[in-house]
Amino acid sequence: MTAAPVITVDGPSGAGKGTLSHMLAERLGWHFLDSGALYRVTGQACLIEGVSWGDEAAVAAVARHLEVSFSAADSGEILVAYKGCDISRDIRTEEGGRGASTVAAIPAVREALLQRQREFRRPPGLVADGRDMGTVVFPDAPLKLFLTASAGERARRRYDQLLAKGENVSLPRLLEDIEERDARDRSRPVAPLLPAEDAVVIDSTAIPVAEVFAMAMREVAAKGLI
Ligand SMILES: Nc1ncnc2c1ncn2[C@@H]1O[C@H](COP(=O)(O)OP(=O)(O)O)[C@@H](O)[C@H]1O
Ligand SMILES: Nc1ccn([C@@H]2O[C@H](COP(=O)(O)OP(=O)(O)O)[C@@H](O)[C@H]2O)c(=O)n1
Repeated sequence: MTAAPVITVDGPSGAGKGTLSHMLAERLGWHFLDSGALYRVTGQACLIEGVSWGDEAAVAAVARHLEVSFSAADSGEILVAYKGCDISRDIRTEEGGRGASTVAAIPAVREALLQRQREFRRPPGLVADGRDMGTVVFPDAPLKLFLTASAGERARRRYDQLLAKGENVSLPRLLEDIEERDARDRSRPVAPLLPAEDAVVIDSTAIPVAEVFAMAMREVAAKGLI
């Protein structure tokens, strides 16, 4: 039996991966993997269990035994629970992003989460959002997209998003956070943030969401996936 097709969507924070991945999954009727959520939950689980993000062996043990579940709220929002407790809001903060990127640099954590991510691959297909979807987790994916945008534009997008949620944020601080996280994600020795050799790179800095989606759908059609 041939494996279900996968479209990978990788790139840095705020490039629009989640937005594009949801739109593709909805249009195609495929499953969706938010791999960043698994790293965010691991970081948050460490806080809950009293494990320091710097204690590599203990963080890897948390990742190996991660009791996480995803469900859809009536609003369509994806709810994330750890050991049955809703942690959806906690993992989406900038602190949650910093924790995710710190634990994601530990090779044993990536190894612990690898199989769990591959289990999301089910018919009729999967759209996978992350950093290493095309390079490590699904290297045989028939379509790999790498979405990027300037750091300034990504910080502005994040600023608007957090402001709309009623959070108190500073644009210069967000830009600093994004640049720090990019540097950590790009420089780590295991699964660094890099486009796969066969990825289609889309720079969305000055391209509205609808146009990015149209560009992606043209690639989907060119690969015969619809
Ligand atoms: N092409 C785009 N132009 C302008 N804003 C965008 C674009 N793509 C996404 N956004 C907005 O930017 C914010 C971050 O997008 P998101 O999909 O969460 O990024 P990522 O998953 O890469 O971190 C969201 O508020 C989203 O609506
Ligand atoms: N496949 C993945 C997904 C996320 N991550 C890490 O998890 C962090 C949070 O990922 P995310 O996709 O939720 O973050 P945003 O792009 O939404 O800001 C990233 O900064 C990466 O360090 C990873 O290493 N590999």
